[in-house]
Amino acid sequence: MEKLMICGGRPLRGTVQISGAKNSAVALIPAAILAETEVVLDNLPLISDVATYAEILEGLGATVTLAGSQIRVDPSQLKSIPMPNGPVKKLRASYYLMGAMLGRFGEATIGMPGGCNFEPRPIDQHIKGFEALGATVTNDHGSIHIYAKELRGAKIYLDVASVGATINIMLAASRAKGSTIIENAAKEPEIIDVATLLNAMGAKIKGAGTETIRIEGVDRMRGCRHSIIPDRIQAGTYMIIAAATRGDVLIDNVIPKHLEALTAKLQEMGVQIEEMDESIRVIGQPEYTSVDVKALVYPGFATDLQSPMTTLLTQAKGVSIMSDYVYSNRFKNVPELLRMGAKIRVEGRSAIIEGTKLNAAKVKATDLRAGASLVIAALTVDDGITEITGVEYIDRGYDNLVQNLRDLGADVWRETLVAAE
Ligand SMILES: CC(=O)N[C@H]1[C@@H](OP(=O)(O)OP(=O)(O)OC[C@H]2O[C@@H](n3ccc(=O)[nH]c3=O)[C@H](O)[C@@H]2O)O[C@H](CO)[C@@H](O)[C@@H]1O
Ligand SMILES: C=C(OP(=O)(O)O)C(=O)O
Repeated sequence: MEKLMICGGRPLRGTVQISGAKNSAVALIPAAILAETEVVLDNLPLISDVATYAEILEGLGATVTLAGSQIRVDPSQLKSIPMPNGPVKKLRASYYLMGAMLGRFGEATIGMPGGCNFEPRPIDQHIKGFEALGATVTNDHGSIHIYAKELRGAKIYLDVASVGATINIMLAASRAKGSTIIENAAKEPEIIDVATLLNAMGAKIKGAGTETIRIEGVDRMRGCRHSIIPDRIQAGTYMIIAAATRGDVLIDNVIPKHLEALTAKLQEMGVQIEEMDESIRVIGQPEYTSVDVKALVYPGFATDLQSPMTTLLTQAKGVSIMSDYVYSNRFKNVPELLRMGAKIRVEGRSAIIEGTKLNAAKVKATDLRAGASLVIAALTVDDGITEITGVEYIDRGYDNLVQNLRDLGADVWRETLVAAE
């Protein structure tokens, strides 16, 4: 286990290349299960969630080849094996094995997903979708068994516009008999990316990116090659880093449209932003105005940028309010920010943040974006070294973080954790 050491206070300058999106990659890799031949994915993020998925698929009998930012998945020898424990517990997105295995074999046995459990994260809408498609779902002490003699298309209205449920239903319904309609579907860009891959594999999906998705089931799906969309959350994190350190950073390989809600909020605070076709330049300023932010489903402000943005708001003059309408209690970063001198009060779904200077401290990342929030905080501190443990959470989602920050001029390094820490 390691910890991150950050000696902050430097304005970060230069260019950072953004990798492919974690939340696409962890859906596209299991989607390959539905093909009869090899699926090749380019622009792969080098993160631990991807490595864990490769391990899971190899355990099921697929041939997986990782080379640089490419993954090749040959699922032709894949078998239907129960997966109640092991690596599936390491990541949230292992829930996609339910839809993908159900589509391919008509059955799946898998443990409850792991990953960042900053609050209870139910999967009732995934299960409702599978049942509507004709599957029987049983839960035996946390091991979910899903079985369908035959999957049949259905009309499914999601109670909440869940990213995971929308994709899981798309995966299973691609191989169902007849047509499926998902109403109140999630509209995040990663859903379009998954539909694009599935269609290239032979599926018939229309409407991804809108609240109504139509899927005509097909009998067979084939391999293909696909490039993963850029990671809008990583990109947004670097935009916030540039602003928080009063730096000047060109964030390259992004789709600026995916970051509109963040861009607009940063501009409202007084950050200078220039948008190009595939890059965004963020120029920090000496002072920022406080703002109120509401994290919502796409195209609203992304909840995955809520914790990083909360840190930036500690650097604004006056009082800001950050509210999260996707998760009711995603504020595990706040007690750690308080250790660094932040003035934040959590009330229900909101954090009330008073601008102040932060100090170095020993803090702990309790989930992926809480970790990012602490990295940003540490980069603003100009008097001492901040130590961040829980780095394994940050490694789930940030490709090449330490080197990227160093290339931008930050003083950051990793140290091995001694047992007592
Ligand atoms: C691997 C992946 O893509 N993870 C993302 C995905 O997570 P994930 O797919 O888990 O998030 P969802 O969109 O499903 O969850 C949104 C909200 O709906 C609730 N809900 C969800 C499903 C369900 O069956 N029942 C239910 O009540 C959740 O508790 C949450 O409050 O979208 C989230 C919201 O943008 C992001 O924070 C995660 O980074
Ligand atoms: C919550 C996140 O991821 P996951 O759903 O994979 O835990 C995230 O990426 O911020």
